[in-house]
Amino acid sequence: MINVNDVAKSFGSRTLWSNLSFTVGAGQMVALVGASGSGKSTLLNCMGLLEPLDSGEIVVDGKDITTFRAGARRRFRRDTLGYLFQNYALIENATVAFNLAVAAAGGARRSRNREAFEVALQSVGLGGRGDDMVYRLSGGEQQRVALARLLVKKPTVVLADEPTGALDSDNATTVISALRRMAESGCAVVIATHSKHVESNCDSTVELLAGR
Ligand SMILES: Nc1ncnc2c1ncn2[C@@H]1O[C@H](COP(=O)(O)OP(=O)(O)OP(=O)(O)O)[C@@H](O)[C@H]1O
Repeated sequence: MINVNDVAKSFGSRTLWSNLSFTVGAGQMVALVGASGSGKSTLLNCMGLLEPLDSGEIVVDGKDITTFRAGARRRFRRDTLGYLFQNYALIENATVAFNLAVAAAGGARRSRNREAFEVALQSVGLGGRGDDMVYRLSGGEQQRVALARLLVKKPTVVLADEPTGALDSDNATTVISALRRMAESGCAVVIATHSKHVESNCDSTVELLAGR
């Protein structure tokens, strides 16, 4: 479903990666690993069309998304892409349910009701917390709200940047299980991580070696 073909990216004279190719099939979870600064977040940003490549292509469902113009980019982000950022990207001064409703409005419109939200919240261990204000939640709880938002949106490509970073091991397991369920439902999931535990739960690993 995702074919990353011969991509390269530099910042100034510093090459992060080049001649990099890999595939993520629908239903697969791939770990993106490498030393701090090797360019994992940058690669996810390129795959999410937040950052341009220097060369190469990223083919999703047969289309090179890096050639998309503004309208097609918007539709790709809205309909296909689920992004789990390191900073959660939640609306802090709003309820948990409102944050899920925003995701539903952008993607899976039919699952906008509170029942669907409650199912998603329960599956990340936050059942009954829909009316809580996001700014009152702990970092780990916010991280799981961001995951519940993905479950509501039902994207087909999921890019996750250190999704277990702020979590204890029980909650990390909850997150990995939820991502696995998304894969089982047909998603292609890419997870940038320093965690050996997360890596061992993925189907394959792509290692970034600085300057390769
Ligand atoms: N817009 C930018 N301009 C210049 N340099 C940048 C830019 N974005 C990232 N970098 C640099 O590119 C390198 C790779 O950063 P990136 O965040 O992708 O690494 P990473 O592998 O995700 O690191 P970590 O594991 O620490 O999160 C870093 O040295 C960073 O400073």
